Amino acid sequence: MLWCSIIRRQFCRPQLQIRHSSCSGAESITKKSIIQSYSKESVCPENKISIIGFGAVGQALCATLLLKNVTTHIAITDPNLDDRLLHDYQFGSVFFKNAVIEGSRDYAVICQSRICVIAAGVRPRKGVTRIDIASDNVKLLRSIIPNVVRHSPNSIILIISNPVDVLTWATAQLTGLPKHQVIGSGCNLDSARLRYLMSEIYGVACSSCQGWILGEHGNSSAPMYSTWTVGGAYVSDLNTSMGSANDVDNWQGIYERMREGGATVNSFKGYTNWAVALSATDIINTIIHDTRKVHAVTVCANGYYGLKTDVYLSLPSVLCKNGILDIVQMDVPQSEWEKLNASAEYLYSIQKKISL
Ligand SMILES: NC(=O)C1=CN([C@@H]2O[C@H](COP(=O)(O)OP(=O)(O)OC[C@H]3O[C@@H](n4cnc5c(N)ncnc54)[C@H](O)[C@@H]3O)[C@@H](O)[C@H]2O)C=CC1
Ligand SMILES: CC(=O)C(=O)O
Repeated sequence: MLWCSIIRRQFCRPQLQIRHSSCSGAESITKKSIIQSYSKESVCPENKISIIGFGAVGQALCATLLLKNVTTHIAITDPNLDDRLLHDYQFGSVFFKNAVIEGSRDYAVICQSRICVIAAGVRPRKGVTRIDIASDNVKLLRSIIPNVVRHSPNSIILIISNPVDVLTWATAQLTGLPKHQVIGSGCNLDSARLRYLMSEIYGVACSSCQGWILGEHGNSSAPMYSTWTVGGAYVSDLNTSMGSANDVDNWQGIYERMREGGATVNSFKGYTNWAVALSATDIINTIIHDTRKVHAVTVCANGYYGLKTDVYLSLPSVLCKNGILDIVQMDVPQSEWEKLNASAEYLYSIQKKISL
């Protein structure tokens, strides 16, 4: 059957999740007299999202999760968390219907999360690649992950920190969690950047421009030109030299603009945060609401697209309430597969150099 070959199901099956005791705080004397108990509140937070690392990315993510109505319950932890910064968000929560924003330097605040997002760590400075900061951020991850697993053992873990593919692999190793539960934000942002650039060129909505960037969220990413469509039309059908040196439309140049998107923003403000926060919010929305949208996220690629190592990189993945459900297998041209394979070989060589 056709759908069997397109949708490769093996990552996980939906199943019931059981959650345990509450982590609510102490009650004041006046609260007891004004708010009188009528029933016991459910102790199972259904949509609690925890953000580990409240820097530029973590702060933007807190805002986008609330503004896009993905959740009403956010927990934040960061060793440098300052109450005054937290209050800025908590005071703003008045303008949401029922938002709970809690924060602490103590990891206990993240207990019973549906999803824990890792946004802690150093950023690549100007002129430095994401891979160059791997050892610093893997070291940090080694201190973070045991706390996450201790306080939120059933949670899905979404990695944003860079290099995201390598850190997703490292998290999978450090946690021992089933592989569908550990996801990297990967090329969801790269594919979004591409769609934005296409929408500029064609003057149509981003939602009518589609196309995958797969592989590394970084310099070895693979432009899958054969998947790029505008209003449903395949660009490569109309431009058979797409992506080659003879391409009069210079799609390779457009891919390079996409690839340098982060560095371009970084060269002005020293970091990127809003686009990645919206990208992560999109991924989290799919998981929380079980919409089964397909995202280019970091997964263990072994067995897909002819890749035969436990390398972590972005493939088009169906996400569900339990994490990664299926991988979309496309019949890609040899030249595109070679780029994906080169990205896999590069990332695998980096994984092998890292001792956990
Ligand atoms: N995957 C992607 O598309 C993107 C990834 N990033 C990455 O996200 C990471 C964070 O970037 P920014 O927020 O700009 O950095 P930042 O420097 O603004 O914030 C990092 C935060 O991590 C915190 N932190 C340090 N140790 C911690 C620990 N043990 N537990 C919890 N928090 C801890 C710091 O106190 C700081 O608040 C970087 O690695 C950056 O490269 C950034 C943008 C896009
Ligand atoms: C920093 C980074 O990874 C990005 O904006 O793409």
